[in-house]
Amino acid sequence: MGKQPNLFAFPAIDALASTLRTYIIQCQNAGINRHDAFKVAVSGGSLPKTLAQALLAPPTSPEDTIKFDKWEIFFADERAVPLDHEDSNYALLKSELLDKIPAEMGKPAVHPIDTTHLDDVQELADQYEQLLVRSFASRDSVKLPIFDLLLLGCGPDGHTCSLFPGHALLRETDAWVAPIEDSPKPPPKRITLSLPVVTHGVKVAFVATGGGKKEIMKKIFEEGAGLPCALVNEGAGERCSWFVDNAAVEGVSFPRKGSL
Ligand SMILES: O=C1O[C@H](COP(=O)(O)O)[C@@H](O)[C@H](O)[C@H]1O
Repeated sequence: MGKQPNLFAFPAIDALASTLRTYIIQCQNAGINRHDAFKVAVSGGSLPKTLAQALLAPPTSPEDTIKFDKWEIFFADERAVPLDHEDSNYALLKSELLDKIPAEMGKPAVHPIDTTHLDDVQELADQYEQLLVRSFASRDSVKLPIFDLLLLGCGPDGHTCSLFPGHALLRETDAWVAPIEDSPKPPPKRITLSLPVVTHGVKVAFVATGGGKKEIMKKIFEEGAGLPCALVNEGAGERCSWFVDNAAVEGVSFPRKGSL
């Protein structure tokens, strides 16, 4: 049972956000100790709001410090739209979190997509992969980029990043970043980190909240059924943690409860 993901369940978002903060600070400090930076990939959807609640809370002790000036923020997936478009994951993170960071907390380095390639999603993905190559050293010396942390969402169909159930992209083994032109959830054109990159992270955390996630959580944890979130669980094992509210996991059986 040592390979199972961890589960942290809370009655309400406030408590979830507070434990998520502690977990992220542990990942941040480990990244800074390793390479003087915290390299984190972030999803869109419902995650940025909860993330803001976790990260913008006032510190409770000197150890409880977010060091944004050491953060390098990448996107776990992005939609092929301008950066100020309502569907943009960057725009969402900016309005929910980045614009609200007080100057004294430091300024993260943020790596959005290069929007000059919006008409060509293969090129958009290739350019984002090149950005990762530059940030994580060359592809020749690094087989896969190793994020200190990937912060992921879980869609009601079990998708994560822009990796959708049953899609051929789940079998991608070469690209670090892949294009998708037929996303079942709009908008159809997107780019996404590939599954090997996601499962290679030092730590991988999912945040899933609300009763709307209950059915899919049951499928992911009790059946697996090749769902993208279940594949991340299998690939990352105990390096993977789920932060959920009770509503999202009512009646779901879990092999392992987490502790920080
Ligand atoms: O389309 C997307 O959806 C997922 C899940 O979103 P949620 O609103 O159900 O949390 C998100 O993680 C991903 O980044 C986004 O592009």
